[in-house]
Amino acid sequence: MLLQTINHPTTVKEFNLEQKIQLANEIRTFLIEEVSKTGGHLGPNLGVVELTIALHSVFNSPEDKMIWDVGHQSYVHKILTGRWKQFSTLRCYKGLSGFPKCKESEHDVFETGHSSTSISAALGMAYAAKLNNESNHSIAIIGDGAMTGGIALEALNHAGQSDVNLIVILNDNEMSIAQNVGALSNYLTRMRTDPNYSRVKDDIEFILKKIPAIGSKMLKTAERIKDSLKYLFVSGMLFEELGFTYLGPIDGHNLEDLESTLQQAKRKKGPLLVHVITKKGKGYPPAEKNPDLFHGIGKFDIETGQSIKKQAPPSYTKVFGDTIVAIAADEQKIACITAAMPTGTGLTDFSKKYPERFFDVGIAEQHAVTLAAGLAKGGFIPVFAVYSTFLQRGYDQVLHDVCLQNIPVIFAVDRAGLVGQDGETHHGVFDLAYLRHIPNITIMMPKDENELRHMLYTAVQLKGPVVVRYPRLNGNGVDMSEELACLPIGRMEYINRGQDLSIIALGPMLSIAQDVASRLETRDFTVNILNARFVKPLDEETLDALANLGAPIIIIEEHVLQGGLGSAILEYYEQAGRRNLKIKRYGIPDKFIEHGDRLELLSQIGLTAEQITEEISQFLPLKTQHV
Ligand SMILES: Cc1ncc(C[n+]2csc(CCOP(=O)(O)OP(=O)(O)O)c2C)c(N)n1
Ligand SMILES: CC(=O)[C@@H](O)[C@H](O)COP(=O)(O)O
Ligand SMILES: [Mg+2]
Repeated sequence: MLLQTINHPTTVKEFNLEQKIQLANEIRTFLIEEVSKTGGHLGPNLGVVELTIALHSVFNSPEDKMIWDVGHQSYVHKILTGRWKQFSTLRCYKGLSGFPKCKESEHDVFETGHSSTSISAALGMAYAAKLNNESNHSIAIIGDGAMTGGIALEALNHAGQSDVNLIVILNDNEMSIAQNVGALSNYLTRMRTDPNYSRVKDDIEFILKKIPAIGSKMLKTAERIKDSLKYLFVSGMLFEELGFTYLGPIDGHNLEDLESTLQQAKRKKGPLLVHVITKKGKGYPPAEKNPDLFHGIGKFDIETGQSIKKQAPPSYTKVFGDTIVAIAADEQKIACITAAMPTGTGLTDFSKKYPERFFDVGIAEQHAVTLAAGLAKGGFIPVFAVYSTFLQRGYDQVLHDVCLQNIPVIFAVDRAGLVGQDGETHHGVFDLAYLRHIPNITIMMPKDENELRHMLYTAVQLKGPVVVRYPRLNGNGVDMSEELACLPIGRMEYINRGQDLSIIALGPMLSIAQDVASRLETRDFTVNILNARFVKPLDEETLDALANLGAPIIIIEEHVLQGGLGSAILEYYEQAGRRNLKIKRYGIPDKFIEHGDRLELLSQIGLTAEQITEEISQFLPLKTQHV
């Protein structure tokens, strides 16, 4: 196997074309086999096998800087930079990350995970190289989906006026996670398939073939005419007008074309864009047929392409999707928005039932928030469904365009908490800290999937900025048949009454709180257990009652400690002049949490019932002999 001889990117430079074609086949087989066992972003990586081989054939990593936008398609890059042996640990705790990680390899020169950052980073590196009088290249590999992200367009605008050695490889597979959307995507499609371009090209070739015995010189001239005609009719005029040299579109699975074009790009000065046409999932029919599903997939059966999933209660995402469809049946003003993630956020059904009230804005979270504000101003009740981590992109819009004007926008914040295998860039553990200090906002998190239904219904009635946040988890399998009802705003819920300790738990941490309480009850302690439910406004009446009880109070949340629910409660007690309270907060410490199984990660940061019980036992007065 050629693949197993690769411990450094220079190895691939020594292969001839036939060997590179063999290597591409080996890599595809390897990816399918490995990702079927670990899960991961198979489709995107199958689409960039030849592109990555060509890049490492023409350029010299790490001197030439390769920045992989989003980074979910960097598995082939990792294979070619000597990490193929680690693929059995892909996305496992302490194993290979599914995204570029500088600590993993010198060839991972910039960490990504959130979309559309590669051109900005590459441009910065290109300017640094110029100022350092270095001649290396900075190369951003960005997908057609990521190119719809505002920061990418900001970077194109800035780069276009520069004279630095920046190469942008536009990996165009017509897909974001779902089908790509927007005017830019339509423009790219025209460039791929423009009848003018292909007609003019055919006409020229037809004429040339008519003229007998054309010398190679004439043919080269004719080729140049054909290429210059392309710029007249089709071209990448958009990119050319922005100051880029545009090369393409070229077949992203043809190694010869790729290498010759990249050699041409390497020789040129100034900002340059190579438009590469690829197929997402290339070489594995189930992934080619279903690129959305195989964008990011769990373990699957290679023969059938079927996911290997255990039977489980519906996910919070599914319950959100079903509930918003049910509410929208009666409430005609509900409109739903996604930033290129209809499937991931559970909005597929809504988009089919109410297409006129559904908006996929591309990877454009900032725009999505202010679009929602505009829709609300027009009398609609917009619901922006977005992962916690990606809403970070729209912070100013939430504050400035929604809350300041107190506009009724609902934020369905999915993946709130540790997400597991995607790691640091995707854990949704910061949103309380960046949202709860904004005036006019309401923030709630359900204890289970049934309470999520009621929270969504409550949010629609609230007529203000509301965040309903929920985890990347399956529900608890609770009954969901009861009528939708409004929850009392700002009120916690007593799950259990006790005297010796009070535990306030947020979302899925309630099950941990109940486990802690049952462990302590074996030691004759009785425990108040509260489902926090609201992070803002706080339930001040209940907090006062807990303080008056005089028992220790612990708060458990799957969110950074700094700025989370526990912080809010401490702030309240300080403002209320409550002194000498015994309070202990449990949550995410002040560090980035790496990738791995969620339960493993919780254990690593002391967020298990056993660890919490042990620690708070020291807090509690001695009661019985065997404590
Ligand atoms: C800011 C942000 N929003 C959303 C996502 C989720 N996401 C990951 S990959 C992707 C689609 C990327 O499409 P494209 O750039 O075309 O790459 P492809 O998967 O087609 O290779 C999206 C929306 C993200 N990573 N970052
Ligand atoms: C690469 C990326 O950002 C998305 O594909 C993300 O990995 C999806 O996460 P979920 O698997 O939680 O939908
Ligand atoms: Mg794409």
